[in-house]
Amino acid sequence: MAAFVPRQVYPHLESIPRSYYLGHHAAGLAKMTSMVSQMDLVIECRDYRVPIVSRNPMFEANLGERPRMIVYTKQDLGSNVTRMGKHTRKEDMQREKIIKKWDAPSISFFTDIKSPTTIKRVLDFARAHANASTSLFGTRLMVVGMPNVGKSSLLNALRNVSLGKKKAARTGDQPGVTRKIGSDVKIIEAQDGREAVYVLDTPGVFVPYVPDAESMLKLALCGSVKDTIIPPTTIADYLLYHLNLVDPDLYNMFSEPTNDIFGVLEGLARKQGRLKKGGLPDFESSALQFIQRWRSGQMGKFILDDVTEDALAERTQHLELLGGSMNQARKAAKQLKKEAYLAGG
Ligand SMILES: Nc1nc2c(ncn2[C@@H]2O[C@H](COP(=O)(O)OP(=O)(O)OP(=O)(O)O)[C@@H](O)[C@H]2O)c(=O)[nH]1
Repeated sequence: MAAFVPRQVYPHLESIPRSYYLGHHAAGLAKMTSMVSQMDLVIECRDYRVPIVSRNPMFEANLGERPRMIVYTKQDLGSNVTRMGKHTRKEDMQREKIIKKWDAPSISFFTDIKSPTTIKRVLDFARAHANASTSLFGTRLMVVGMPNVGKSSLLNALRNVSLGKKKAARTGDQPGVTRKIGSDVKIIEAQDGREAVYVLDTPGVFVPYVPDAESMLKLALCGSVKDTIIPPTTIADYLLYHLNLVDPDLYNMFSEPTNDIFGVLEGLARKQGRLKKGGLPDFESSALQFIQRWRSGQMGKFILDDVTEDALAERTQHLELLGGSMNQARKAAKQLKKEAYLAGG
């Protein structure tokens, strides 16, 4: 039998929508912009699995006047698992070193809400920042980021690790759970003459313009876009492309190594009884299940963006060649803000 050869490049799909900038994103960003001068620090969350494409330049453009820290969330879902199933923390650390360099002079952290150690690092930085502040009314932090990146979960984890308190913000595995800017949530108690520290949760804001179909697929696979926007079988196929590059054994419970997503989904459907009338596989529900397995870390943990020293600069250059993504983003944001206003949103 011929050896299996995975696809080395994902085919460009013109049909993939490249926009998911909704009215409440524009309205939320406008409100954040109007409030930012009252904030001492902005915590910008990005997804560890897509450290490049989960950057939203709109935050820098609109909130850049305040000091900020970058938090790469869901580190536990992006850590390497090699073919032998061994976790290679060394590789993670190399990657994180590069990301920190990209973000300098802003400071970056990598978190997993189930790891108090990673949360404590963010808390320590927030505390040090607060201690250096002269505010008489406490320090205020605003947590921002793309939809479903884990902002509310981070807020809850900060509060829990610091104060031992239960959830204050609603979380969920679909984007758009937080629709409005919340109220101040205390994460550090006032102590020894120091004022308390509060965090403000905000709705996720998607990039107004996604420059290429593959970036959109990455964001959809990580859950930043509602699962109804791109056909689940297409997202599943994109996942299969990555699984094959990392290790085709990751889906061996459903199929032999293959580039045919429908073969894999049929295997899953038959194994889990996801069948329609006449015993035909339910491809859509099987695709959602396939994607969910990866999102929950049960089918390999790896990142989707290439992290190399030059990757970010190359991306920025690419975007400039496409016509200045920032200008396009600003224009799109302005237009949508206007539409949101006219619609009363
Ligand atoms: N494995 C893992 N899952 C996480 C982590 N942080 C958040 N999540 C999950 O990611 C999903 C989204 O989390 P939320 O906190 O609701 O995300 P959000 O950014 O507030 O979402 P929006 O409402 O769209 O703004 C939830 O299912 C969380 O449980 C993490 O560190 N590790």
